[in-house]
Amino acid sequence: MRLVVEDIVKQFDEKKVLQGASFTFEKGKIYGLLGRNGVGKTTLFNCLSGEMSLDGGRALLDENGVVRELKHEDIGYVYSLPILPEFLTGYEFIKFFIDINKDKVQMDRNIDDYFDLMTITGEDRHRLIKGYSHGMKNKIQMLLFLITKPPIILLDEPLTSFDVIVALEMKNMLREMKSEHILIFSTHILQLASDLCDELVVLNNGKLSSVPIDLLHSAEFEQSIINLLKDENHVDHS
Ligand SMILES: Nc1ncnc2c1ncn2[C@@H]1O[C@H](COP(=O)(O)OP(=O)(O)OP(=O)(O)O)[C@@H](O)[C@H]1O
Repeated sequence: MRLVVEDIVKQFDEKKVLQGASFTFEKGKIYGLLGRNGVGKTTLFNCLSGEMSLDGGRALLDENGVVRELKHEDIGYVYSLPILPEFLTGYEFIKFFIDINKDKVQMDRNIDDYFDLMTITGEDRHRLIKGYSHGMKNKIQMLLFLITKPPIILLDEPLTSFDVIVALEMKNMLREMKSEHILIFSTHILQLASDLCDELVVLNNGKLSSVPIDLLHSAEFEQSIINLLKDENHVDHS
């Protein structure tokens, strides 16, 4: 399976954000998306997930040579600030989510098993989401995609809110999930990117480019990335 991003263009009034972004992402890999503040990482995710319309280009899903337009349901999108129904408990929400998706999901675990997997304690799963920490809300969002298993999972600065233990658990989970999915996450944490990613993709001047794989594990990694992202024309629009 491959996600083929072809010449995506997106602008807001006069502000050109994506200017012909192209890249091919493959199943079985974790991709780190790097780019300076305001360069358009979230915009790219919004375009791929169908939340924003494109001004040009397209995104295609290639499954064993059968190519089609990417659909909203192909994407699991983990937001940096998850929006969840705060008036439900985590357990009620997951139960509700399974109920409304029951035609689409193959339940290979029961609800408590999913919570166990996410290391959300018995007590916490029956508390209102309203009282959950940012990290716990992210975990609930991840849980949704463990259930529906969309082929592509986009994570917008996900692991930043987790403490070291939870971040490690999540990293292990992403590593386990990657054989069945295309995982793309945006981050500013270079250590995380070099730890977790199989490939790094840089968004700069509205275009995507690959970071040579040998840089990823080199001693000069950090400096090389900084050099790549250094751009005299960079304007932080955010
Ligand atoms: N709905 C919108 N309307 C107008 N401008 C927008 C909209 N969404 C994003 N932008 C602008 O597009 C540019 C890219 O924003 P985006 O949030 O995609 O950047 P980012 O790379 O995710 O930034 P950060 O790393 O700071 O999260 C910014 O200049 C932003 O102000």
